[in-house]
Amino acid sequence: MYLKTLHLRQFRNYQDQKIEFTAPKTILVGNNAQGKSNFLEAVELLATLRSHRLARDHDLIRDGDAIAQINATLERALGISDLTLTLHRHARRSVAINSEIVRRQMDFLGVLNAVEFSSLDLELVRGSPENRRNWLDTLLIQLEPVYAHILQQYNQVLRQRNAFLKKSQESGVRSQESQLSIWDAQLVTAGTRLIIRRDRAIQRLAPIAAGWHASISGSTEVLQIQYAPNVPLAKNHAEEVQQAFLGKIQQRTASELHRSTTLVGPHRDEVKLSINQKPARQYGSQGQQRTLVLALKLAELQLIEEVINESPLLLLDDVLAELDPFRQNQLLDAIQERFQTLITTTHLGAFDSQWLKSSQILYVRTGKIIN
Ligand SMILES: Nc1ncnc2c1ncn2[C@@H]1O[C@H](COP(=O)(O)OP(=O)(O)OP(=O)(O)O)[C@@H](O)[C@H]1O
Repeated sequence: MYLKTLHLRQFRNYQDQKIEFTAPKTILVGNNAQGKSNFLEAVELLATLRSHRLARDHDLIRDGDAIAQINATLERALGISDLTLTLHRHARRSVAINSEIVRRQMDFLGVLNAVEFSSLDLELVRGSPENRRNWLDTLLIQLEPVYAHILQQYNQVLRQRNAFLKKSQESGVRSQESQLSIWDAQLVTAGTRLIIRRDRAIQRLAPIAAGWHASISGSTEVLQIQYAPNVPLAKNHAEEVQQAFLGKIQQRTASELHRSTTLVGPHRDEVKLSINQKPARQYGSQGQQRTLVLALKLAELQLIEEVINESPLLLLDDVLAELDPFRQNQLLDAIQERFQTLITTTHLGAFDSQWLKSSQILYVRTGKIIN
């Protein structure tokens, strides 16, 4: 797929900026805090309707404005699409394809696919399980857009169930426990769909990531990735997982009422990353952790490509400087002309002359882009 144009209106620090992409590689150069990451964030939002930086809509709208809009034209094997995301300070966001409003998020997702790699991704190794769940959810949204719908359903039931637990605890009315079973059934149904999809995605991603990891680390280290749900997942059968989920949630009801929160379910699952059988977080040096994240990102690109049968975009937010020359070359070699790539950097020194010659270079200064 090829992103042809991007038009930002009142998005972050951009007032009105239109860019036409004239090469498969675009390098955005500028000092700190000029708007380079904001530019990539706009593309990421069109691909996933999520922000890496976990920004809320009102953070994304330019200070003092009420509405922001991101618009792109995208060329895919099946034709050209025009995508628009409109953010409102005081209303819900809306999305449109070819100027027609799309009601369901999942019908918008999957048109533009992109993998973002920024220094925040180091949190995939060092950070909490929530970082890894968010990463996996973002990948799944692109692999199968219906996942976004299931996740939304699950989060909604979870919020309602937690509110109910809190209310029961405050009022001390334990007889309401039977009402809880209504939430349990809904939580288990949506939760099982998430668990099975997450497990399936990790099973496909793990060997690809291990292959990249072996090649970057010179085969001395073995990367293992495993989805570790808090409900037993002996076999990947929905009914068995549902039974196990329901059994465990019923066992924990007393503690849940006591703590006013849901203790069982995919919102508490983990993705285990290990190198040579040891947890990457404790074992990995900074260099090893970077290798791991690079392997994960390359695996994401490859898996999306396999599933959708087209090359997703790659968004590299100031990460080249964080990699040593060997890892930089591994990444740049893997990209070649295969993936349209948008790269941000504070200086062009990290790129060899061949790369610079074949790239479109854009200079970013206080929310304006100069060719
Ligand atoms: N809603 C907003 N309205 C106006 N300006 C904003 C908004 N959100 C962020 N900014 C501005 O955007 C700038 C940050 O841009 P960005 O994160 O893209 O930096 P960058 O060019 O990637 O820099 P770095 O190299 O430091 O990462 C800051 O000046 C910030 O004040």
